Amino acid sequence: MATPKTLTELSALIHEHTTKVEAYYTTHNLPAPSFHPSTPLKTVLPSDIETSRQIVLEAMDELTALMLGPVECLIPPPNAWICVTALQRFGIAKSFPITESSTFGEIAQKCSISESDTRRIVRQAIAFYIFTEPSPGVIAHTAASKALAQLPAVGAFIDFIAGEMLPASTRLVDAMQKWPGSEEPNEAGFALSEGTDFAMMEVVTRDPKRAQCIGTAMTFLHSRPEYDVKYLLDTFPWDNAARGVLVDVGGAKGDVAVDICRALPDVKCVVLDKPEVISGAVVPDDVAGRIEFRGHDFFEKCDVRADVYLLRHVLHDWSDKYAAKILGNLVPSLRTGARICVMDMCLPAPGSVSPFRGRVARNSVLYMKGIQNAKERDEEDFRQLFESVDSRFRFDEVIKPEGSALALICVTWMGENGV
Ligand SMILES: C[S@@+](CC[C@H](N)C(=O)[O-])C[C@H]1O[C@@H](n2cnc3c(N)ncnc32)[C@H](O)[C@@H]1O
Repeated sequence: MATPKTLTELSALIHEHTTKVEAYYTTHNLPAPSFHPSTPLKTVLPSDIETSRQIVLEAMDELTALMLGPVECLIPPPNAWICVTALQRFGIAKSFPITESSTFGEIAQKCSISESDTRRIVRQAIAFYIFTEPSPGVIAHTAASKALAQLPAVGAFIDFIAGEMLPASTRLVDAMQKWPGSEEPNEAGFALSEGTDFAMMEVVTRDPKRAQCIGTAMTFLHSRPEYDVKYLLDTFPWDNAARGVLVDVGGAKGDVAVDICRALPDVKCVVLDKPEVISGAVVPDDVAGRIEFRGHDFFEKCDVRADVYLLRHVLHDWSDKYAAKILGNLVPSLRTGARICVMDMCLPAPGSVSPFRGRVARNSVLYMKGIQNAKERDEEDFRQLFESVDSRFRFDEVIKPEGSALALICVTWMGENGV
């Protein structure tokens, strides 16, 4: 952990970097950040200003924790998601125009909920800067309620977290007690919260509405700049592979393959995913003939020869037992020198980042464990995983591109050509 800062050191840091951020907004004639609905929903900042913004957020987080003290810090609000879940479920943000105001009674009628429940929900939301109450009983939008009203993907993401992830999380500790150390996807918090013997993915994919929600939520997640495919394109040591074949294992509808083909004009991609996932996938005209889709279960042996096997956001869905099976099933298809590129979050080494920055990663660790005993990994976990599959894998490097949510874990097959 970094050397502790005093309260005034933290506030000086906040002042210094807030000043830089504010100066950027002023000199570029941008509206200053505010809660007013006219505020742009997203402003992309240059990297030095983004760094200042992160420093402010980290320092504020530390200062808040110090000011709260040990006991208040220990007990975070368990129900902070209730208002957001309810706003989304009942369509409250969309119930009146952004430029107008409303009342609890009007919202209640529009959204078919009781007035007293509306009051409770909206007033909790106001405590999180979602809506404002300019005079008693009169509700107006803020930038956050506008975002919920106007960005459907944000709503789908909230539905997914509230509908799938949170219920599973609430039973995670019970699952740890019931099935100590289990690596089985159907022995996790989700199985208890859902009252099922099946794994989350099986349950959700059987229900078109839930499957659609998870799909939209993932599209939202992956549309954020930190998931841009450019990090793969710019940092992977392509060498001859730029003129070879890339297999995208669990490549869904081929969005990543399309980006790869557009950036590397001589590469060919084979997208492997479950038949029901690839069905209806469309190859855009400009990359026609360079992307092939094949229905494939990655728990069966792979028979596609390639120069690079990409597993992007795939292994973190699985415990070591199953991740090892996925990797082991690639071995028969590997030629000497074939490379594997795993793109997943690589957990920061303990103490290497602030608690504020580490929290996103650590929260994800427990979310993934809760849904199906899935696993986020650090560098050592990845090394051990490959070693456990076959000692002929050479662990080359872990690339962590600045600004990317995902790292590239680069491995080469040093064995004979697989059979
Ligand atoms: C989180 S998504 C990642 C999609 C894509 N690689 C990306 O980066 O956007 C995980 C993918 O694994 C696929 N998948 C899950 N189980 C599979 C299986 N048994 N065989 C093949 N693909 C599978 C899913 O259909 C899904 O497309």
